[in-house]
Amino acid sequence: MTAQILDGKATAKQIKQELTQRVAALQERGITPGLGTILVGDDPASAWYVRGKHRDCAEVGLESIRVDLPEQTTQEELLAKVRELNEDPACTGYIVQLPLPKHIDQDVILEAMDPAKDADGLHPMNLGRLVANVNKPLTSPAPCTPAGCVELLSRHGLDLKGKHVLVIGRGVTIGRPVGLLLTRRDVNATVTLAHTGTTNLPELLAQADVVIAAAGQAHMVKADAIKPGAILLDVGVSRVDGKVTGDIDPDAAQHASWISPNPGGVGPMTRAMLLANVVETAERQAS
Ligand SMILES: NC(=O)C1=CN([C@@H]2O[C@H](COP(=O)(O)OP(=O)(O)OC[C@H]3O[C@@H](n4cnc5c(N)ncnc54)[C@H](OP(=O)(O)O)[C@@H]3O)[C@@H](O)[C@H]2O)C=CC1
Ligand SMILES: Nc1nc(=O)c2c([nH]1)NC[C@@H]1CN(c3ccc(C(=O)N[C@@H](CCC(=O)O)C(=O)O)cc3)C=[N+]21
Ligand SMILES: [Mg+2]
Repeated sequence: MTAQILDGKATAKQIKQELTQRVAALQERGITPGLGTILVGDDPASAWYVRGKHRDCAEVGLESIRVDLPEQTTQEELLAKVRELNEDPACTGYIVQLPLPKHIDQDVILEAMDPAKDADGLHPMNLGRLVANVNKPLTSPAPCTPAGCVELLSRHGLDLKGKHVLVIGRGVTIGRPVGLLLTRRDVNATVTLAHTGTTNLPELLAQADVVIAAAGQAHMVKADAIKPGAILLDVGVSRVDGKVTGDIDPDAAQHASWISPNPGGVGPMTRAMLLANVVETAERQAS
């Protein structure tokens, strides 16, 4: 068996074309949505992601607002920028690039954001809505990487109803929220969430119909560990000899039915979902 490819790059391109039309329609009504980014420090990978987000904005016709702050920025100074973007009418939504420097409390910053402008879907209010509103359509931004995973599967015609999904990792950007999306009634998957306290990962891997690997441990999921025919989503990113390396050993493609490459899988989908959140927020405000 050789897995078919969950092509995130091509799917994201398609989504961006759809968003370009929706932005043009908003512009005809005199509305230009804007995405803001706040980056603290000069981590090269974070700077690269933020540049990518601004390129994406230009591509679909969104305005973008960029705030870059030095590594030594205090929590108070960062809070002041957060409040500025909360008040800025040109800013429809924004993100604070994570991780933040260690002297800043990420939770305090996320909670200070206006939940209506939370383009990442990581504000506790929006995560809470994801918990509470299981049966009705979401009218608040969903976390981008989890939404990207769900959209990547559905646009390849894959239905997760009744499937057993194993999520590896409990980080706030992906591991914890992805299960909330997958267990909504419109997806109806059964989810297991594994982390470093999990003692039977081999047993869980051998049973899972779908694996979402979001631990950031290079090639930790091996070919012989998975259930034959499983669907594999490779979210984790590590750098090995300067190269982007996922959590799934590429040899696993020999035993899987579908696999998302990394790069070229969930990463481009995450970026597309961020744009979609901003466009949806602008559409909601306009209606
Ligand atoms: N492609 C994309 O678009 C995106 C990729 N990422 C990548 O996804 C990964 C996860 O991101 P994020 O959630 O923010 O990261 P975190 O560091 O917050 O979370 C990583 C999680 O993985 C768990 N973990 C680590 N090693 C193991 C292991 N051997 N077995 C089981 N669990 C393990 C950790 O467990 P514990 O809590 O016990 O320490 C932790 O919960 C990162 O590599 C990040 O770069 C993130 C967002 C977007
Ligand atoms: N507030 C916040 N929101 C995030 O969404 C967020 C964040 N902080 N911090 C870091 C993680 C990581 N992340 C990625 C985004 C795009 C790619 C991406 O597009 N990758 C390409 C290229 C990879 C490369 O070549 O470097 C790919 O997978 O094909 C990857 C990872 C978003 N994150
Ligand atoms: Mg990727």
